Amino acid sequence: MGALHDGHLTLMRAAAEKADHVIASIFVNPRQFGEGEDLDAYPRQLAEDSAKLESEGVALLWAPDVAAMYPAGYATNISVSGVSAGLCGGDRPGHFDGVATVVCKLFNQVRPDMALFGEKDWQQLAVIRRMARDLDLAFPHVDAIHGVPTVREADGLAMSSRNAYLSAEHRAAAATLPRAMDEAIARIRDGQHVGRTLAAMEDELLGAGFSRVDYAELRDADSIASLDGDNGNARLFVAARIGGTRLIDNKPV
Ligand SMILES: Nc1ncnc2c1ncn2[C@@H]1O[C@H](COP(=O)(O)OP(=O)(O)OP(=O)(O)O)[C@@H](O)[C@H]1O
Ligand SMILES: CC(C)(CO)[C@@H](O)C(=O)[O-]
Ligand code: BAL
Repeated sequence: MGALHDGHLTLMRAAAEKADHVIASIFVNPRQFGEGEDLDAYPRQLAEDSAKLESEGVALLWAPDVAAMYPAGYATNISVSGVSAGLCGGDRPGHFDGVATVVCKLFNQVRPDMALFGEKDWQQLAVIRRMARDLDLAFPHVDAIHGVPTVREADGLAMSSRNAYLSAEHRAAAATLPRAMDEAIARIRDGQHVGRTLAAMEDELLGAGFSRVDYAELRDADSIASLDGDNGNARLFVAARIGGTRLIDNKPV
């Protein structure tokens, strides 16, 4: 969606290692924003982004406008159930329909042999893979959809375009999120009670200046199904708000 940072540029570099030609898309997709979310405030800086992509050797930038993507009469929606349930799908009704729909359109417009997405948006990646599998997409085939590990700031905070919304004070406090997740994961691996450990993590976040924890859950990394303990494939998913900004992160247990 643009406002490119090093996490995005890492996707470009990972793509360049796999592909002959790298194409980037930038499109702030209205259909994945809910009412009252930050569609209007979302940073748009196409000229700067374009220069960054050029210096990374990206061959083509595909940046359609909203009217081209959704012309008058547009009426189709792609809805992926199962992996979309709960977490960001629970907090942001319709969000993953918007994501699946626009990604299917972007895939059909560009017809890439492969595609790369960040693991910061782990549930999104699961939704996109499910859609590609269920719709028998050929460009790209589901096996050519790759996840790229989350790129973090020096203090552990996952890079995100939304970090730019944070004041200096909230930016410093935001690093509590990955740190508290690491601590909770260590305790869970140590055999401590999952519910109590996650409740303590939530308290730590609220104490550090977060205003709300939208969710803090263990889920199966592939199916995104709920878990109450470590099944060997568990991942911790958290969304929490600080200074009005909603941050998400996820880590393996
Ligand atoms: N820190 C990161 N590390 C790896 N990939 C990332 C990171 N941040 C974003 N991405 C990936 O970049 C792609 C574009 O994401 P998007 O434009 O939504 O950026 P974003 O920085 O995640 O924005 P926001 O957090 O505000 O939604 C997605 O595949 C996303 O997972
Ligand atoms: C997958 C995506 C491009 C759909 O708009 C967006 O959600 C993103 O950039 O993560
Ligand atoms: N990075 C996922 C896009 C969104 O938050 O809408």
